[in-house]
This record gives sequence, C-alpha cells and structure tokens, in this order.
Amino acid sequence: MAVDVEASSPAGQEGSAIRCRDVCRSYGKLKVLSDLNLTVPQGHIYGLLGPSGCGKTTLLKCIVGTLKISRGHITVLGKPPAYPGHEVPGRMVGYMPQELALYHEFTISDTLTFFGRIHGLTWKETRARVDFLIDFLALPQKQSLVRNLSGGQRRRVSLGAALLQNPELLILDEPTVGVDPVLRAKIWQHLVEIVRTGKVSVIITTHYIEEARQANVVGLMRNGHLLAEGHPEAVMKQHSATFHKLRSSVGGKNWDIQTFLWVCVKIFEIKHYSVCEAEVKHLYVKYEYVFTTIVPCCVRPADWKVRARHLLPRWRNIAALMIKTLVRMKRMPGCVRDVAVVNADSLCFQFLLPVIQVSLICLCVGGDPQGIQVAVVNNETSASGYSQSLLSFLDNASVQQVHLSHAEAFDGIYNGEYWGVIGFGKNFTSYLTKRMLQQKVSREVVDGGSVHVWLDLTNQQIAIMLQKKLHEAFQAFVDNKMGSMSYLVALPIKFEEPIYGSENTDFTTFVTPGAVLSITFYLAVGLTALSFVLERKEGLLDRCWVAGVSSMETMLAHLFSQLFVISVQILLLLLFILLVFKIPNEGSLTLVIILIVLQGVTGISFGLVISAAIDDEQSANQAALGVFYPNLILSGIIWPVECIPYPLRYLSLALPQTYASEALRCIMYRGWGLSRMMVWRGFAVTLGWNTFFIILATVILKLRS
Ligand SMILES: Nc1ncnc2c1ncn2[C@@H]1O[C@H](COP(=O)(O)OP(=O)(O)OP(=O)(O)O)[C@@H](O)[C@H]1O
Repeated sequence: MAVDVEASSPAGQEGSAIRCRDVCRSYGKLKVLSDLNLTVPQGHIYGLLGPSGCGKTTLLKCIVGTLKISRGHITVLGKPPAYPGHEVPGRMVGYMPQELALYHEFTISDTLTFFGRIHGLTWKETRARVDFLIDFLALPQKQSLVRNLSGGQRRRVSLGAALLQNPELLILDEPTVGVDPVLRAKIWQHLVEIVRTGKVSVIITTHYIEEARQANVVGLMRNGHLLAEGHPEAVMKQHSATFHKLRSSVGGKNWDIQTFLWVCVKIFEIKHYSVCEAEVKHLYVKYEYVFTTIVPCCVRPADWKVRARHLLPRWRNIAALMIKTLVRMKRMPGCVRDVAVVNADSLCFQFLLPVIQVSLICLCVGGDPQGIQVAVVNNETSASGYSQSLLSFLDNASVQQVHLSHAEAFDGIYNGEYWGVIGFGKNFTSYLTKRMLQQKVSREVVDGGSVHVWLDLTNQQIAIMLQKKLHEAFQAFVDNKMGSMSYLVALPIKFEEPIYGSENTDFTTFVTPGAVLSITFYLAVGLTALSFVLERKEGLLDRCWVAGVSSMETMLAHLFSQLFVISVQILLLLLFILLVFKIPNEGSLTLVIILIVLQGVTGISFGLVISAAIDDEQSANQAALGVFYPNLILSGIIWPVECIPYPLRYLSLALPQTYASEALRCIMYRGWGLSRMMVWRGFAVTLGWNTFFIILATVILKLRS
C-alpha cells in the first residue's frame, strides 16, 4: 500500500473514519477493485452491499491493511493502515473476517483472553468484557471448546473477539450469517447504540437487505466499483418514482423488505447501464437471490502481509502467542470434549514422541541378531569329542543349534529354514589333535580336523555375526584345551585395548547420536511448518496481524515456544539414551545439549522457510517429508559417510547433520571439546544453516509481501 504522508494528516478528512480514493487491487490478472471511492463517516454504520464476488471482502482487507492496494489512497482513522505508530492494525480496530479465524483448540474464554492480552487489556478488564460478551451474544459456557460449537455460535465468538477491546472502528465481514433473527436484531441494536456516542464507526457487509436499512449509510458495490453511497431512506426517496413504476410492472410481494433491494438494482441501471424495463426485471430476480440468500462462509487462503509497524517486538504479544501455541499443542491430537482430559495427554505426547522414536532405534537398530537357527551335522559319535566341546562355547542366545543328518541339514538351508550348516567329520577330535601337535600333517588330516561351515550369505549382518560367533567359540575352545599353548593355533594378530570406545561397541552406538539430531531436527520442522501454514489458511495470521501482532513477533513466538518444547524433548531424550540405554558419554554434557538444541533451532528455521514459501498443508507436508529421507541417508546417520561415492559425498558433507553427527560422536565417544576441528566444524555448520534458513525465510516473506 502506498504510504501517503499527506493523506495521513487528519486535515481535510475530519468526520470520516475511512476514506478510500481511486483504490485499485488485482489478484494476478483479475482486477477486483477499480477506482473505488468510499467514505465511512465518523460515528456511522456503513452497510456495504453487493453481489457475491464483487470485491467487498477484498476492500475490507485493504482497509485493515492485510492486502496491499495497487493504486489509490486509503486512510483509516486519519492515517493509512499500517502507518508507523498508528493503531490500525491494532487496538483501535476490531475486525471480524469472513473466515472464522478462531483457534479450534481454544475455549471461548481462551479466545477472548488471547485477544485481550494482545490488546493489552488488564485481567480485570478482560474478565468483565468476557462476561458481558458471553451474555450479550448468548454464547454457551465459557469453557466450551470452539471446535465443539455450532457454526452460528462460532461466528458469534468471532464477533465477540472483534468487539472485545471496545475499538473505535469495527470492520465486520458478514457478522450475522447463521445468526437467528432475534440475536441478529440484538447485534444491530448494539451496533446502533455504540455508534450513537459518535466515537465508534462501523463498516459491515451483509447479504440481508433488511439489515442494510438499519445502517446510516449504504454503499453499493458491483464489479469492484462503488455504484452508489448514501442514506438508505434518502436513496429510496430519490428513486421512489421509478420504484412505483417498477413495482407495478414486477408485481412483487414483500415489498417493504425488498424495497431496498430494488433500489440497488435501479441504481445499477440508472448510473451505469441503459437498460430497458425487462432487463431491470431480470436484474431484480437475479439480485433478489443474491441479497436474500445466506452465502456460506468460504475459507480461502488469504495473503499474509508483512509490514514493519514497530521495529522492536513487543513481549506482551510474544507471550500471548507463545501461550496460544502451547495451549494449541496441548490440545491438538485428541478430539476429547473435556478440556482437562485433553490437557493431560496431548502435550505429554509431544514430549514423549522423540523418546519413543529414539527408544525404537536403540532397541531395534544395531543390536546382535538373536535366536539364529543353524543346522549342526556332527559325525563324531563320542560325547567327549572336541566337536561337542567346541559347540558348547557357541553363544546360545545368538545361535540356536539344530542337530540333523547331512541330508536334512542341506534340505533345511536350501528351504530357508537355517542360516548355516556346521559340519564335523567323524575323526574330528583325532585329526584336530594331530593338527595342533604335529608340525607336518597330510591334507586329509587338515580337512578332517576343520570345522566346515556353509552359510546363507543373503543377509550380511547375520552371516557376519555367525562368522564372529564361530571365531569366538573356537578361540574359547582352544584357550580351554591348550591353555598357555593356545598361541600355536591362534592368528598372529592381537587386538590391544581400544583407544576410543569399548570392545563391545555395537552399531547402535554409532547410530544413536545422528538419530538424536535427526529426530530433533525433523520434529521441529514438522511442528513449525504446519502450525504456520494452518494459521495462515484459517485466516488466523491475518486476524492476529490486524489485532496488532507483527510478523517478527509471530516468528519469535513460534521460535521460543518450539524452543521450549524441544528443550523438554531433548532433556527426556538424553535421560533415556544415557540412563536407560546406557549410551556412553565421555565428553561435556553441556556441549552435547547445545549441539542438539542448535540442531532443533535449525529444524525450526527450516520449518519457517517451508511456512513462508508454501500455502497449504499438503504441500508443506510433502516438502518436509521429501527432504527427510535423502537427508537421513546422505548425512551418514544410518551408514558411514565413507561408504558414499564421490561426488555425492561432497553433497553429504554440506548437509546440516553430517558434520554435526560426527561432532556429537566425537564429544560423546572420544570426549573431545571445541578445540578439536571435528567438533567445532559441527557447530559451525549447524550455525551456518541456521542463519541461512532464517535469512531465507525472511527474504521469502518479504518477497511475497
Ligand atoms: N486470494 C485470492 N486469490 C485470487 N482471487 C481471489 C482471492 N480472493 C478473492 N479473489 C477473487 O476476487 C473476487 C472478489 O472476491 P471477494 O471475496 O472480495 O468478494 P466478496 O464481494 O466479498 O464476495 P462474497 O460476498 O461472496 O464474500 C472474486 O472473484 C474472488 O474469486
């Protein structure tokens, strides 16, 4: 919107609450408002009428400042909307959009209290207004959840939110849709009363013709033009001659109620079209439908505009938004009617989700296979033979031995029943003794004194485990039989004490740090990307913006509330991996926490990028999921980066979690600190991505505003 400093001066506009001059606005190539002039006098109710799609809502959005105009000037209460320091958007204006724009997880009381906080009302003021509005708008109990209210009740809550702070200007887009006639009359009576003081002005769109007659001024819109503006009775009087003529020709019923509708049609005709009586009759029929039908409220994504109204964010607004985000989160997953029950479970779910995920990883990924069935073909008959002794050293938890004949064992392995066959010749004990004691033995002795193993190598992990277990069993057997002479049959390779890590390190130990970062990152992405997108779609971002919340405050509130959530998540996550799953940590716990929190913040800022760029939740979901697997696979979290072929490895190293996972492993398993390049590199890359995502989100928002 062109900020017109001249127009911002109250001079020359005394007595007008809203002035629109030569206003134009298009959606792409669709011209919705063209050279529109409108004046809402101070202390008046202005009824804005026009057929569906003529541009009424667009005009109201331009007046409150959520949409930019392409040309012309608008002044609202003396200044252009969103003029620095002006309280429009802000406390001076109460806006009820056509969309419901309510938080479904809030109660009626929560909703009104939320807007009270944003408008800076004291607790006492808010309580008094809430009690009045609940009584006045005939709302159910204030603890009722919005999602459990009827359509009409929800619209009344929305109206209540607009009336809450006693604004100087009320902008109401079809406030009485779905409201019964008695309450509708009461609402109008209230509007008439509040404008009587001369301090409050109202602009209202309606499709009910009898309502428009109660307005002080009406404006008739068609195809983005304002065709007529004036007092309803005066307009009617002015056209009474034509009215009488047409009434006799049309022969309509309910003329009193429909009079105004007819006048609208007549004005269209007189001012813009040279139409004959038959055409006027046709227009009458057409507009009678439009004006007397309740047009269902349609929710459509609204443009979200970013304006710098106040440079410094206000903590009052950030606190209100943070409370809102946490309450929504708390009540989101269940659809339980009772607020107390919903409170208890939903936030717990948010906090426990990463714990469940990391527990599944620790339990299911990287452990040794258990209960693997192996066929044993033992041709030695003696119970004291070496074959029995060797088999007794096999780890029974991992390897389950099934003693079979040669034919049964091979039938079984070919049928996929066993992962391997272990065979001993009938002279195994004597041949093995010869092999161990004599310097030179025949080929037959070597063969007969060996354990023969046939493996199904289709599962590499199981095959590697079987080989390892057999080697361990043989070493234990040799140690047992030969004592200090066992070196004679051992491999001349000795694995000393490990420098880092323990001899029993499994794959879980490798996976866990990367998995923790990945889980933290993606839960943050999901939470931020979706809550932003949904709020925009439901018209809530616009509504908050009109109430005086800046985009920066919205961003910061999301960042802080998500930060709170991820902090609790990280705490629980660490407790589980360190205390329950006994993942070792040799390094500084502070560094571990900082790195994980920074990864969470990177996830939040990536979520903000998605929110800024994408309008609907399906696409936002796809974007978040679309990057999930490639990132997980390329970041060296589930398989070492060293296995990734060049040039894909360069891409891998540039990703947010590759160096960060490596850094976390170095801290936890090697006990390294920030002086090591492999550690500070992880922090530097994480901070770099953080900054990049936040700048990108801001740039996208700016470009789209
Ligand atoms: N975000 C948008 N993107 C593209 N076109 C839009 C958008 N919003 C509105 N329009 C179009 O602009 C025109 C005017 O819409 P607007 O909502 O202002 O009409 P209206 O007079 O308020 O209608 P109703 O009485 O049915 O609410 C319509 O043709 C509509 O399809």
